[in-house]
Parts: sequence; C-alpha cells; structure tokens
Amino acid sequence: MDVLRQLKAFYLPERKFLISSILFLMIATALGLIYPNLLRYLIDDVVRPRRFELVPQLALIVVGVISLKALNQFLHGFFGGRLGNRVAYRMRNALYDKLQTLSYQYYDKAKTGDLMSRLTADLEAIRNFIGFGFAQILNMVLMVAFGGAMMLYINWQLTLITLVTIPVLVFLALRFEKLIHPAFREMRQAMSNLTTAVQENITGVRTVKSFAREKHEVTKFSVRNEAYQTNQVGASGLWAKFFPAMELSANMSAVILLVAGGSMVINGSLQLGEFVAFFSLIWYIIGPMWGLGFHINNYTQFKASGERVLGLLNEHIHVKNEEDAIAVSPEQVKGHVRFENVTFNYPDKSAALTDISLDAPAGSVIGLLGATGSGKSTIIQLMMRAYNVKQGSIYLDGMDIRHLDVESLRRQIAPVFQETFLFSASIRDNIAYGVRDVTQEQIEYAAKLSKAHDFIMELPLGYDTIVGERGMGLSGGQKQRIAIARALIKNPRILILDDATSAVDMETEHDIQAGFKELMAGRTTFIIAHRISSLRHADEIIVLDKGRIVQRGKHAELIAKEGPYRDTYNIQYADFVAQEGKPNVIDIQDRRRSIVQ
Ligand SMILES: Nc1ncnc2c1ncn2[C@@H]1O[C@H](COP(=O)(O)OP(=O)(O)OP(=O)(O)O)[C@@H](O)[C@H]1O
Repeated sequence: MDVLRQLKAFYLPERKFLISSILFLMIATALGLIYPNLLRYLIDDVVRPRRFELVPQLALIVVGVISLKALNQFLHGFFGGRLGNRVAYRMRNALYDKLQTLSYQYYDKAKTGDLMSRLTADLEAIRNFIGFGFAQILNMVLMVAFGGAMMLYINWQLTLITLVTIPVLVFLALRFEKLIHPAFREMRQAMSNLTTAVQENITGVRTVKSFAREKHEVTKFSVRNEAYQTNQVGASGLWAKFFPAMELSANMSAVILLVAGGSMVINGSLQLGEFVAFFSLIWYIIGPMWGLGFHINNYTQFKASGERVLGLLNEHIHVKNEEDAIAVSPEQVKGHVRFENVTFNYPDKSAALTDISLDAPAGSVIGLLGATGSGKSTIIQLMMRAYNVKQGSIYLDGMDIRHLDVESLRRQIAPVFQETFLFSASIRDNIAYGVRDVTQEQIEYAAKLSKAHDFIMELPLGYDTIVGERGMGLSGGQKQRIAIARALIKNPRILILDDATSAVDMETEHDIQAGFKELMAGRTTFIIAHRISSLRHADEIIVLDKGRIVQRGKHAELIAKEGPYRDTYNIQYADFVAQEGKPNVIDIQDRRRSIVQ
C-alpha cells in the first residue's frame, strides 16, 4: 500500500479515468447478480407453476442484461486502458526527467541495463496493475460483498455453512503473497542483471571480439540467465503449490453447498430455485478466490516494480541549485575562474586534489599537465560543478559557483573530452547539439575551425551523414574534431579541452589551435594535454602530481628549471634535442626511466 500511496502523484491527476473505470466495473458486476435471481425466478415462479408464457419475456431480459453488462465491461476496459497508459506515460517522463537531473556521482555507479529495465519492464508491470489489476481486485471485493450479501439475504444459515472454508483460503492467499513478493523482487533484479549484461556486451562488442572473449561473455550471460531462470522456477514452484491448494479449498465450498443445500431442499426448508441461485452465487465468491493468486501475483509484481521505480525517483540529487541561485548569462560572464585552496575527494576515496589554487583571468589559456590520475580532469569536473566542492572554493567572475544556477553555469562552459560521445544522428545535428537555431553557415564555420569541414565534405552525404551509435564509422580523430566543432559553436566563455586533440596528428592539432586563437580571444581556455606542444603557448602551465600542484609558470620559465615539466619536455623532444646537440640530453634515458617508474 505504501507503494500505491507514494505513486499517488501519478494516478490522482487521472482520477476521472480511475473513477470511470471502477464505476463501470461496479455496474457490470452488479448486473451479473441479476442472473442468479432470474434463475431463481425461472425455476420457482415460472417453471414450477408452469407459467411458460413468461419465458420469452425472461429471455429478452437476459439479452438486455448481458448486453448492458458487455457495454459496461467495454467502458471499464476503455477507461482502464487510458488510465494505465497515461500513468505509465507520466511516470516515464518523470523517470526520464529524473535521469537528467541526477548528478555525476550517481552515474559513476549506475548501470545502464538496470536503468533501462526500470524504464521498461518495471513500468509495464505498473501500467498493468494501475490500468487493470487494481480495478480487478476491487471487482473481486465487490463480487464477494454483493454475492455474500445476496446469499445472506436468501438464507443466512446456508451462507455461513458454505463459506466455512473462506478463512483457509484467505490464510493461503496471504501466505502466498508473503512468499512470492521476495521472489518477484529477486526476479526483477535478475532481469535487470540480464539486461545489463546484454547492454554491456553490445556496447563493448569491439573489445569482446578483439580479445576473443565471446565464450567468456556467453558464460557470463548464462550465469545470469540461469539466475533468472532459477527465480522464475522458484516462483512457479510457489504458484504450483499454492494455486491448487487455493482451488481445493474454494471447491470445498461448492461441495459443502451441495450437501447442505441439497438436504435443505429435500427437507423443504429451501426452495429449489433458491438453491440453484445459491449455487450460481457461490461462484461470485469462489471465482474471485480462484483469481486471488493471479491478482496477488499482479499486485506483488507491481509492488516490486513500484519499489524499483520509486527508488530511482527518490534518488538523492547531489548537485542542485540553492534556493536563490544566481542565473548567469553569457553577456554578464567574463570567464574569470579562480580556485582557492580546493581539496576534493571522490566518495570513499582518498583526496584526488589537495589544496589547489589557481587564477585564470578572462581570456587566459591555462595548461594542465601531469601523469595519469594526477587530478587534471577532476579540476575541470569541479569547475563544471559535476561534484560539489566541500573544502575550498571555486569562483567564476568572483562568484562562488555553489551560489550559481547549475544549468546557467554549464551553459558558459564548452568541454571537449578525450572520449568523444556522438549521438546516432547526422553530423549536422551532432555539431549543433548544444545550441538552438543555428544556421548551416555557423555549423560550417565551427567545423572549419576544428578542421572537420574537409573530411565531412568528402563523405557522400556531407553534413547529413548519419553517424553510428557513439560515432561508429568515424576515426578517433574525426570524432574529436566533430566534438570540438560542437564546443566551438556554443560560443562559450570558457572552453575546456580535456585531452581533446589526443587522437589528431600534431599538424592538425596545430591548425585547430590556431583556429581557437581567433575564436577564443577574450575567453578562457583550459587545455589538458600530454603533449607539451599542445600547452607551450599557455599563459600559465600547471603541473600536477598526485593531486597537488608541483610546478607552475610559462613554458619558458618551466623549461629553465629542473623538474617534471622539463623532464617531460626532454622525453618528448629527445630526438630533436639530440639532433640540435643541446644540453640536458645525457641523462634523458635515466629521466625517462624515472618518469615511467
Ligand atoms: N568518477 C570518479 N569516481 C571515483 N574516483 C575517480 C573518479 N574520477 C577520477 N577518480 C580518481 O581521481 C583521481 C584523479 O583522476 P583524474 O581523472 O582527475 O586524473 P587525470 O589527471 O585527469 O588522469 P588522465 O590523464 O588519466 O585522464 C584518480 O585517482 C582517479 O582514480
């Protein structure tokens, strides 16, 4: 019931459908009660007194009643269907909205397959229950109530005798519910593990194939498939055990009725018509009881799915706007970024950054260099408020970014990551992704700056070429250039290139950077790179080691000093330096070794 209560926000707005569906079902159920009465009338008041002239009239009434009942059943289905679909529609939207607002921290651990199964299989179970299952259970209650009332009215002693097995049935039903619910919960989880395996396998198919790990993947899948099967078998076992037991105790009522009711007819304390009506009415009680297992099944599936969907809807959002968050606009923002003694660690990990201070005046170019895992990308992530900074502060134009509207902050920043993500859409749409209402000229201008235009024009469909999922069909460097065009078209105050040119050759990189100069004049650029050539023109180069700043300055200053920057420089320019016969080359091999270590 808690799940139902928590999902109120989704079905209450559709209450007109809910009420209509229930109302028509009630009418249909009530109309069903007319049959036993007609039967009783037919036997006691028509057949026995031999008033056969009433038969055609009675037959017409039956036709009228069944037609009316069918109409009401249709209306119940119609409104129930609407209700279920509209609720599922709302929930799907709400879940998708939630997925957009969840922070990076959530996605660090999230599994795509699991999320997909919540949005599909779990929603389906909810749709089924809210659309029909709920009304069916209500119908069951109504049938039992109406049928019971009528039976009591006809003969209360016989009613009590007949329904003596009902407590057993109720006990069995409750016990079944208790056992099947955890089974369903496990089944949903097993289903999500299955989808995760499939999704990861398809996404990583190239890795799987190039490492010839197909067999391993098949085994991995089989294990999960087996777990799912075991769950299913377990549930069917419960079903197989409880369903016949419930049916047996329900049928016992019919047996009791035959014996007790038959004796009453024989000794004259019950009319034959009443007995026949009773026999028909008892199915009003037994029928729903038979269906009890099925309804419980439906309800528990709904409950398990509801819990999973609610789990996602109630997921904590780590990064969100303060109440009076300041929305910044591109016209206001200059792009002055300042880090003040920032120390940061990812959840359950030691510090990724320690005491980082940096000042990037508007229009400056900041280079970040350091071994892998030294914290370069983390600096960028924090600047975009992917995670909240707890120690120290980050300022944009003097405003603490914690007080800024997250969306407006991110709108000022255009990042290009090493791993490029392209959508399965046209190249044009991929470039225009971050902005609205762009012209073809703007798209081409950005593509020219990122040196993507020429290769795009060589494709048969040019800008209309549809790229495969995640940019399949393009080379790493081509994807990066499209991603750079996507960032440039945003016309950002702050441009971030996180190892963004690692896949393009040095010459193209040089050309791209020359293009930036023109576009980024007056804007702030952060460049993360492993190649000194990518950073050497930066206004300040920051060298990181294990999350700490170990060197900072311009290229010329850093090269003049002993330290990791010069070591890296020497390694990268070893051949060149050797040819030139410059100093610092004797111990290059040693340094290379020490850096590698
Ligand atoms: N999402 C995350 N969750 C947990 N730990 C993370 C996460 N991202 C990075 N880290 C950890 O934080 C540290 C710094 O990582 P970061 O990605 O900033 O390094 P980097 O200098 O950009 O490395 P690279 O050059 O390899 O991209 C590493 O120890 C890394 O394992």
